[in-house]
Amino acid sequence: MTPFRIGQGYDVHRLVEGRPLMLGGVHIPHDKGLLGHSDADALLHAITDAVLGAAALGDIGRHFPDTDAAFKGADSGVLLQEAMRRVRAAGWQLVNVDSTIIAQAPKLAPHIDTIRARIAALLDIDVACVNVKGKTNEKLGYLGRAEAIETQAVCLLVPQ
Ligand SMILES: Nc1ccn([C@@H]2O[C@H](COP(=O)(O)O)[C@@H](O)[C@H]2O)c(=O)n1
Ligand SMILES: C[C@@]1(CO)OP(=O)(O)OP(=O)(O)OC[C@H]1O
Repeated sequence: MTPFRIGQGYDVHRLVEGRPLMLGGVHIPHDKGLLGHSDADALLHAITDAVLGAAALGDIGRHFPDTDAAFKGADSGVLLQEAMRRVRAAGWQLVNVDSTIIAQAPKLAPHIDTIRARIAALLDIDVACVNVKGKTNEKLGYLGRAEAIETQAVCLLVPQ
């Protein structure tokens, strides 16, 4: 087995009224939430794709299809934990995760450490190995008009 593997993940979900905003397994108070088949936690989806990608295990939609009623309203934390179980079963151990949330609003800085702690718990790694960054889109395009939130994540795996 190669000594290490990197993974990358991306997600975007539309912001709509009448949905709770979930990011990194944490409810963020806001007047809109993300639309999706699951709880639409775009940050956990990007991290899920990063860990699956590093292990060459495909993507979130292959493991948890949005055509399957079992995942309607699903807790994305449960999906991430199951993805990590499959990554570990393939012989890999997670070293660290870095991520970015591109959100014109709300202000994420007050929530970043809560999100990091939640992700670390879901992944069963030290919080010092999880980083989450917030960015606006400088009011440009659909992200800048706060029509959606985009997320990006990278991770490192090593053999167990
Ligand atoms: N939703 C957000 C976006 C950004 N931040 C914080 O503001 C800093 C500057 O963001 P720019 O997009 O103007 O570069 C950024 O580094 C974050 O610390 C935030 O808290 N919530
Ligand atoms: C998580 C899943 C499954 O409920 O649905 P969504 O919440 O729509 O999320 P998306 O990032 O579009 O794709 C993954 C899906 O399989």
